[in-house]
Amino acid sequence: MIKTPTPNPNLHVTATVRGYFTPRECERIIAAGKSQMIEEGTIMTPGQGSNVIDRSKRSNGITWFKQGEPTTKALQAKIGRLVEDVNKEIYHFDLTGFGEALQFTRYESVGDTYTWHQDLGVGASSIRKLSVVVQLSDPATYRGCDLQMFRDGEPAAVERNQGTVLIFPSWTLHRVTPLEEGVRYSLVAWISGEPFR
Ligand SMILES: O=C(O)CCC(=O)C(=O)O
Ligand SMILES: [Fe+2]
Repeated sequence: MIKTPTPNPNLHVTATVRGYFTPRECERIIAAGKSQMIEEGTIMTPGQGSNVIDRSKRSNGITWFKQGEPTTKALQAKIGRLVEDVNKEIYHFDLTGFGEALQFTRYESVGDTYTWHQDLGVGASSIRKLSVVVQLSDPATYRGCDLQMFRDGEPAAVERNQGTVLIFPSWTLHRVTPLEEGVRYSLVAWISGEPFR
């Protein structure tokens, strides 16, 4: 039997939802993140899958809103509703939900950055299907630190407004350019599913 697959024209799309979180909600999330111990972000070494600190590739601070905690549950409920709608309309991925904790991210020293990478990888990151970034900071409070997607061979910057949510397939190459001034915070979530096949 021959079955013809249905093409999906949206697999390169970064969905942008402006003002999904209010400035007040963003400031609350920032306060919650700042009240926790913030550690150095790590990267996976190719082939090994172990986490190492390499400040030339990733220089930022992170803390986790752990699975099962009230703050996490509330954020996951709100983000989950949005992702469900966006997935239905745009990606049509088979998703199982939030497979991991939420990452609170801080870029606070000049030069803090996260160079080109994919969120989809080996091991635990092989079940990531959609990546979600919430712009927590008022763009007037920092310079640089632009979240960019690799599109048609070029970096394409995304919306910086406070409370904007960006959703993209976790295979998408993206980066955060070096911080020039101020502090930028982001919230990152990954929506999991059975690995792509
Ligand atoms: O801070 C951001 O906007 C994105 C961070 C990121 O790409 C990641 O943690 O994987
Ligand atoms: Fe990322």
